[in-house]
Amino acid sequence: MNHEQLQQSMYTLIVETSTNLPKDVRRAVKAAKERENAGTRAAMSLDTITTNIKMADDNISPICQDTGMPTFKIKTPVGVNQIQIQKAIYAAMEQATKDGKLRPNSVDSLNGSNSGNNLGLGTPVIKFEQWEEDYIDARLILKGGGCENKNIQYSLPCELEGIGKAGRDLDGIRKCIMHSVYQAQGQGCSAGFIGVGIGGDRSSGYDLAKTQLFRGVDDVNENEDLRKLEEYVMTHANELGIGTMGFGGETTLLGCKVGVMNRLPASFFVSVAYNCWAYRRLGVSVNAETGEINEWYYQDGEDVSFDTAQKEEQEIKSESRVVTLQAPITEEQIRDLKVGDVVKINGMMYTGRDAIHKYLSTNDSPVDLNGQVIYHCGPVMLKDAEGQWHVKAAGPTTSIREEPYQGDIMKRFGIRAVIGKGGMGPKTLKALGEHGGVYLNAIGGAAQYYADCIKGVEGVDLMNFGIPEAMWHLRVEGFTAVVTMDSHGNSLHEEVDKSSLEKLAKFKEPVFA
Ligand SMILES: O=C(O)C[C@H](O)C(=O)O
Ligand code: SF4
Repeated sequence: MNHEQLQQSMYTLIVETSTNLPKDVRRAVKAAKERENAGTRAAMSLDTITTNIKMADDNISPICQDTGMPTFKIKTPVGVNQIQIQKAIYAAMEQATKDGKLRPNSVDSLNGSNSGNNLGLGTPVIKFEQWEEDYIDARLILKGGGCENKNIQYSLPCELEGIGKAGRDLDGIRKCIMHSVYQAQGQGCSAGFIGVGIGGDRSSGYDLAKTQLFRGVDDVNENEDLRKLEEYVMTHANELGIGTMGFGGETTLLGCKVGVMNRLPASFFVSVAYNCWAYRRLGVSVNAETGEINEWYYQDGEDVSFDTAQKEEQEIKSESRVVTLQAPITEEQIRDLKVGDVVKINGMMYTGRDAIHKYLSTNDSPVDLNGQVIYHCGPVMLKDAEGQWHVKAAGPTTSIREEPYQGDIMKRFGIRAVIGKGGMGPKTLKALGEHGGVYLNAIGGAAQYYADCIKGVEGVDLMNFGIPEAMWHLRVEGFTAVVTMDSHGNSLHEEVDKSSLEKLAKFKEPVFA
């Protein structure tokens, strides 16, 4: 096989997957958008999302800064050298990382060092299978860490919060799936897609769940029971009212695919793989002799091209109060903010995620954070020939991971605002009240949209933590986010969690008896 051509084909597959959302996913996002009422938070968030999808197309840049765990599923004709394909993928991964199409995402689990090129123990994941066709079928999913954290595995029978007892039957499975959507809230960047695996052991069950994510969104299950189950979940999960980013709204789930395999007599697992709206999976058929791409998968049917103009229209229709803030921010300005306000930030913000929060809990800050804004973000960055850094993608990361540290750090350093996604818990809410702080929710996955608000990179500290985890000093203009936790004890996340749990309880009665 032509090695160079094969490497080029794998590179194209990676870049397209990271930057160009497949047509079937776009259609699902478009349908969700049409269901929301203009001016609501959900509609505005979906506008940001569709604008972002279009920007990623135009810039050929990552849709979301978390380019995920690259997982390849490859079928090869008998006699094709799989080691050669693996080498081509490794080289293509390295090139795509260098070109800013992938974030360096492979981190040593013991010492935290980032390999810098997306290669390392266990990365990327490549699964080979042989088949009797004469071409190669190569599929890739880039599934981000935030939604991966919301995967869940149930061992039946069990007792589930809200929805009650789940037994070892189809109705028990139904309850687990409904619960899985509830427990994800907005933290996996809803509206999401779920792949469900029934049976297997703990690892093959999850693998089956992830394999379901390779099915097309419009695909209809051949198994009659599972088809009914998928339809049921699609209708009723959307009655939970979690909505886009957990802001409330009509659409919480964009797709549900269920697969089944045999199990051991003692085990009964239901495994759920949760994928964010930034559902980056594509596939190609490759000529086994030339290494060239023959055909793309998931790209049939109606094309959906989003435009960027509706964003401003939505903002005009919105009834939210819009407050412009220039960092550094005073306590008085923060205390004036209420849940539901839209904030536009100008000036500086500093990125800080997992490593920085742990570091700041026992060390001094490299910069004065008094009155400043911390952005939970691990960007994609590229350095030019002059040594200047450029932001290639910079959306928020899931904030709840910083819950153990956030309140103390805000108080100690005088931080007034944190921006992230998915909300934080009671400890942070209490600290916001005591100290005079605010939590701002940005739209998860909208990495191009936010990168566009960043007008300059003024510095960086703690680069030893690697690109996603370093503290980047960013100068922003018109960085827009919604107040979802304020200094008066209000949390939209707490409210939506409570109301969706009440709604979940309505699905307690048996359906598939
Ligand atoms: O790692 C990130 O940048 C984001 C992550 O995928 C998340 O959803 O929290
Ligand atoms: S930030 Fe959101 S959209 Fe991006 S990978 Fe994480 S869960 Fe997905």
